[in-house]
Amino acid sequence: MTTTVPKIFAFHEFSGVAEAVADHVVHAQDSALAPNNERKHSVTNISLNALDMTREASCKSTASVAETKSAGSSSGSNNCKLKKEKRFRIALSGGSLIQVLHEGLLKRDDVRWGEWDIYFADERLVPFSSNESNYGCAKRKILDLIDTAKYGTPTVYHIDESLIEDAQECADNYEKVLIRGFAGRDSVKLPMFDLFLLGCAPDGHIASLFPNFQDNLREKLAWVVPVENAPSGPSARISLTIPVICHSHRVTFVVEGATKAPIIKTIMERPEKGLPSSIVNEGAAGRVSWFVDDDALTDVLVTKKKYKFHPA
Ligand SMILES: O=C1O[C@H](COP(=O)(O)O)[C@@H](O)[C@H](O)[C@H]1O
Repeated sequence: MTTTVPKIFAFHEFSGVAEAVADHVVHAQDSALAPNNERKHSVTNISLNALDMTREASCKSTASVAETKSAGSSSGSNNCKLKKEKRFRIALSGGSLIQVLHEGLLKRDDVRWGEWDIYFADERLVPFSSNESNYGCAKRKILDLIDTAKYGTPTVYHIDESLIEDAQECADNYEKVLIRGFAGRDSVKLPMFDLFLLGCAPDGHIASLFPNFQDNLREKLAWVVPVENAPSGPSARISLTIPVICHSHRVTFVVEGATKAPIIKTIMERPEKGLPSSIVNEGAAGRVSWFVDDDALTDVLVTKKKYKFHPA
């Protein structure tokens, strides 16, 4: 592994992180929705049927796609059509990121929520009512609080809650949700999110990709993998994979707090250790940014950048 250095924006306080992340998200939204942006959201060189067949060889089940939506969100049923309208496609992580977005995004008046397709980077396989559910937290802390009459209603793609007892089936099912959302008519290689937002836990896991879970970290084919026996938090999970993360137009890490400083030091100074974030720093080189508070950068030797807000 080479030593690819991502952009690291440093902030004195949490509020600074929240405001800058919100600005970064809105900038990504505006770029994706700009009339002259001809960005393609999928690469057309593998037949979708072939992809499906490959998947089904390793699937326990081919249960129907869980394209359910959050309460109050608009229907995802138009996803089988080739979308002509521009959409902002974002993958959200859970954990502390949700509070960052709550504080940063909800007070802005330039978020075009109605043009957003929201997917989840990972999910913990617990009921949505649990505080451990990434979708559940995002719903309660962000989605339910949007003034939809004014800003429109995002389309939200979460796991099928009825499948949380079977990580493999849940992962397969969510992968089908992604395939339908991103496939251009009949072919697709990898989804391309406009923005993929990640946190990083003190143990180094991102989404639900844990250090030392080598099979998951080396996964090349699947878009979504099941995770069992996770060493922290809920043990059963699903996660989008490294190739999906790295194929995104922008990949952004948001990390705060002194408890994260030791792992950030390893990620930035010892990329050869192959932590999940270091793999992404390398695999999405040039498209990766980190928004980090000073506490999380304690004793970390990196060049810090000052974030420049985009003009309104
Ligand atoms: O378990 C998880 O943890 C990571 C990191 O969370 P944080 O609270 O330390 O920021 C999170 O990004 C992921 O979505 C979640 O499932």
